[in-house]
Amino acid sequence: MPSTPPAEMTETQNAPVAKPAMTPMMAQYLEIKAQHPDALLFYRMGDFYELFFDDAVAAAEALDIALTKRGKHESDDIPMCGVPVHSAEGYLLTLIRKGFRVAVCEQMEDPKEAKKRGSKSVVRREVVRLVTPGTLTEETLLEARRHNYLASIAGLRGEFSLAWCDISTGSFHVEPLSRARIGAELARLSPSEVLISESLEEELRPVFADLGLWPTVLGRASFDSAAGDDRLCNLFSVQTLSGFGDFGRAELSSMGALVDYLEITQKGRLPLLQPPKAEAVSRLLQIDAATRRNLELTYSLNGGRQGALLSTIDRTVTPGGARLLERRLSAPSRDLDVIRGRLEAIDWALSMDSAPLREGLRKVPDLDRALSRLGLDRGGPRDLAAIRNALGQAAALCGSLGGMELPPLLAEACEALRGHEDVGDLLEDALIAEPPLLTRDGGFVANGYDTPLDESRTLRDEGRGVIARMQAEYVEQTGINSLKIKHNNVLGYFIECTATHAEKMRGMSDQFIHRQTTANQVRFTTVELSELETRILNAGAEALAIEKRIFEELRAKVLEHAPAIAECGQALAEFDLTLALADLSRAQDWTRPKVDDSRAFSIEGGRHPVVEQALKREGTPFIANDCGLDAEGDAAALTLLTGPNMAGKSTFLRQNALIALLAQMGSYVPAQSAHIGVVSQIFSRVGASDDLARGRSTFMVEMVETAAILNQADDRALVILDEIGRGTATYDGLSIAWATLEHLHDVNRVRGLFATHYHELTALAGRLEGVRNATVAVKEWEGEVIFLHEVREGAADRSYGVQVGQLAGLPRAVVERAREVLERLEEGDRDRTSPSALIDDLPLFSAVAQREASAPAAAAVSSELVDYLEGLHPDEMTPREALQALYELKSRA
Ligand SMILES: Nc1ncnc2c1ncn2[C@@H]1O[C@H](COP(=O)(O)OP(=O)(O)OP(=O)(O)O)[C@@H](O)[C@H]1O
Repeated sequence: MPSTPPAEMTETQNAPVAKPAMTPMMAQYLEIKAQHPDALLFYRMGDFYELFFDDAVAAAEALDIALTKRGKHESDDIPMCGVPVHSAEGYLLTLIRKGFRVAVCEQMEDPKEAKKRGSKSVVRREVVRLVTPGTLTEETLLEARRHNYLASIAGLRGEFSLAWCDISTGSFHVEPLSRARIGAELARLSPSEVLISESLEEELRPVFADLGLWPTVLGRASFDSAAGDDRLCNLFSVQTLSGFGDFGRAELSSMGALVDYLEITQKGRLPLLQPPKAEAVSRLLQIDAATRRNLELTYSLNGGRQGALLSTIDRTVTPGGARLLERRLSAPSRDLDVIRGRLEAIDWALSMDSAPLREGLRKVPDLDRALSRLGLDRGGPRDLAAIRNALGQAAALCGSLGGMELPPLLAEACEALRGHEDVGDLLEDALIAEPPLLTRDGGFVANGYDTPLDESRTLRDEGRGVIARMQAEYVEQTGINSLKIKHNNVLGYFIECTATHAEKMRGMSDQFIHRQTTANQVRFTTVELSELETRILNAGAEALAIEKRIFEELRAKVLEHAPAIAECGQALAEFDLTLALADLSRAQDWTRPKVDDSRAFSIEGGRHPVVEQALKREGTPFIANDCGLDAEGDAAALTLLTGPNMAGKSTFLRQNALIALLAQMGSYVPAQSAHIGVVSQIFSRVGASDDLARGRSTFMVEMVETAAILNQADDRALVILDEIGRGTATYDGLSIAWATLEHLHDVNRVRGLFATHYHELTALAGRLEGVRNATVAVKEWEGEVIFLHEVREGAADRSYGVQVGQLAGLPRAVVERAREVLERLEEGDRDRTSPSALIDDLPLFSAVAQREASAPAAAAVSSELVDYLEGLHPDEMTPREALQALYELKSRA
């Protein structure tokens, strides 16, 4: 794959000396590489980017391409590999995904220029860009429907701040935050790259480790707040930032570091960032990292996007709309006006036939990203066309909305859709329907837009026709019918007539200039013809040059209107999202929630949107359930949920958290009715989920997470605890669960759901005023359990664990023995006998005896079942796959 290196690389290869002198090119390479020790250096050589030394070894392995050797350095072979320039993006993507950073080093002059300086001189090269995960703009390197955030954390004397931007869309935000909230906020944004100062690296390492992020560490100077202030003022061409907000030193520091990093990576070409928006965290519903994971908001527990809430509810038809949905879902609001404004917009969308509008939106390309590429001078004709098409659709949408009364949110968006005729019409006139990606080969400007360009193209494409027309003109003018315009390599184009007409032609010598006389012919030229000749010869190059100039003019025009165009992009996204959520609500029979500042939490007929859709695909109905957690005054309202394994406790818990979250994001909800007093924080925990990867024991994780809730939850929090305490010995677990519930009731005074298998806890309902018992009903039939999935008042008396074990295919002998032990333990409980005394009482070797008794009949079945069981990997299964496996086991048994 690597190209043959030019002579500049190998010229000393065959030198007879033992230690050849370094070639000038190698000296240049090493000098540039020394400036970018942390990045792979893509060193441009003709049509390839070449990598050398350790970079080559690492890249060849990561990209699975051939590693070759070229030349020597200090007597050793130089490892080398290369990727073709035209397909470099794909390789870049792989390297970035694998955690590399890449410095792209281009040739800054034509090799011919270098040659002029002497045969040994090296082509001038410079790193034009550092490609890092947080600074990508290429369509192929980005996920269209997701944001790509670059974040930066600053800390100054105990005050912290987080700034983030998406250079592919231009959004730029900042917020002050406490040390404790850094993890939660990073989990919300899920940035591709985070910058921190070397002074914070040590302190924040555990936070990053928790989130699986590798921060990019910058020197302290990048985080200097005064320098940051200057950088931002320069970037936005203002004297002071006060017009954008009142920023503290920590905020200036985090924003300043972002801008500094962009300057470093983009080599001075700064992206079109919008002025920073100060994000008021206090107006957002707070959701920490563990809760996000646990509720599977954007990623499912197995790490994919499939099966997460986001992919289940996403019906947007534009990339901008999809990104807005992700932002909303990751940061639901606490502001009643905001929530109601969004709900009103959905009401409006439901009141009409929105299908034609959505059809129009489907044609809207990714305007934000096209604009950002143009801003960074990385764009091409297709980006201009994307903007033209988006603006065209915006105008069409505006037209369809004409005369309609819109809710305020959409009325405001509609304003932003208007008034782009200037740019839109210009692009419409200037570009062909489907222009190529690059300006390089031209061919994107429409015919009729620019007369000199049309002429050049005509000349280029129809040179002969133009000559023929000119010949006809001369024939008519001179009256010499045999006059011809001809071409040869010596004279180029010339006018020729027979010697008989020589006199006549000479009479017009002010126009026809004599060039040559042959035996029978006389040859002339005209100023017009020689100009035409030059123009024909140059026409191709000229057409290209004109097109490039036009591209720059169009680009400048677009950038002049960039802020308004970006707003138009946001407005299109707002319409797309509103219509998508309305479509979802209609299709899934969702309802408008009532959200107010009470402490109500009353859901009727609630459903879990993801589980419901999964069941629907199998034709199984989802059983809707009510949830009543209305809290009086500032008291707590807790429901203690007991019930058998597999009954649907976890599903019920999560569905109520999701309903609150959807409501506050400003969406309809999967329920018959929902009344939610605004929730400030959602906490969701599942007991004993392993986190060995992060080096904590199961139980430790559970306790750390529980501690976070007890320390942080306020009386507007919604807390969902699933089997807290199960990761330790029964009595320890029960005691911890008991004390946790009391604390949530007495101190935090939250609204919450608490699922448990410790039936002893149900006694708390009698003692604590705000605690009620509920259970998920099952029916027992011929010794088997039937799950009804209905949540009812009251407490479960048993867990049916043994029955579920039987369903799961535990050997019959084990099930029988477990039943026996269980009966004894239960009897003992009633008689208050100690478990060890009971165990002593159990018939010895019973299990063995049973196994032997049932062995012959069961042998064939059990070996098949064992094989099947061995093929199952519980840690990698979704609840749904687990259930399916159960059914499979049952049918095989
Ligand atoms: N309301 C419902 N309607 C229909 N099916 C349901 C409902 N709730 C749960 N299920 C089904 O039951 C399965 C088990 O549910 P879930 O995991 O919530 O049970 P659980 O009671 O929490 O079990 P465990 O105590 O073993 O963790 C789900 O995967 C789903 O297929």
